[in-house]
Amino acid sequence: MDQPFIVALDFSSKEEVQSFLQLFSDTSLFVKVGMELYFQEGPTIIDELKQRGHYIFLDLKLHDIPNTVKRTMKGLAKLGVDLVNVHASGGSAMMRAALEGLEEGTPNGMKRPRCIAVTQLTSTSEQMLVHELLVDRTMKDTVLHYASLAHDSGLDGVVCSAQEVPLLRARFGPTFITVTPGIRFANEAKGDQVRVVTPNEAKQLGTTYIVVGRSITKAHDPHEAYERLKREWDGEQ
Ligand SMILES: O=c1ccn([C@@H]2O[C@H](COP(=O)(O)O)[C@@H](O)[C@H]2O)c(=O)[nH]1
Repeated sequence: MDQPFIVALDFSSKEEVQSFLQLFSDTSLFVKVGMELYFQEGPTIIDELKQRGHYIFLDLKLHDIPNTVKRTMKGLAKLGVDLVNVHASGGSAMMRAALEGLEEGTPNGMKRPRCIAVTQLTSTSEQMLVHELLVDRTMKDTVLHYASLAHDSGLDGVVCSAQEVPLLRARFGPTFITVTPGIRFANEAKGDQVRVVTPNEAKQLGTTYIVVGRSITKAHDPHEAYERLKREWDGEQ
């Protein structure tokens, strides 16, 4: 998991995943399985990805009462994934319950999956915060507040935009994980994302991991797009 790139496998079937991963047959990737794929293929997709040697972020963004989240995490811990998440807006009792569930469910001799909290979705704008969510604070204040709740609840890090990473680094130091979606190549369409940065900007801003979906999965040549991502991260053209 020392590679900073997480590829979002936003596909609806294991066949689509297989044909995508064939393009990377010589590489162990850090992949993200989200709701679309997991709700259609279930836990067997996790086994298949593990057997192929990929690291896995299971991005289900749990958000429910503490007891439900704890019991769900207890089950997910048995899958042997590397990273899971919750919504920080579920509150600190829910986040502590998530960790308890993971600790109880992790089989002996295995490492507990790391657990992070979504602060504000990268598709959320400051205007949406005010007018739709009725949050009367800036995006940065809100992200910092949710990150503090996650940190103080014992979580390993957060999901946010790379735009907010310097603020979080200054407060929580280098070991607090930041997982940052909303990555686009320069001049690429944002689509539904709002708080976007380029791969190299994300690195300069100090993020731990970037999550990249459509820029790779929908590219004409996904393998070349992944290579471009690595070059741009390294500051090469
Ligand atoms: O705040 C968030 C949290 C999760 N995501 C997920 O990341 C990928 C991004 O996909 P792109 O195609 O690169 O936009 C996707 O799976 C989201 O569910 C996010 O974008 N923002």
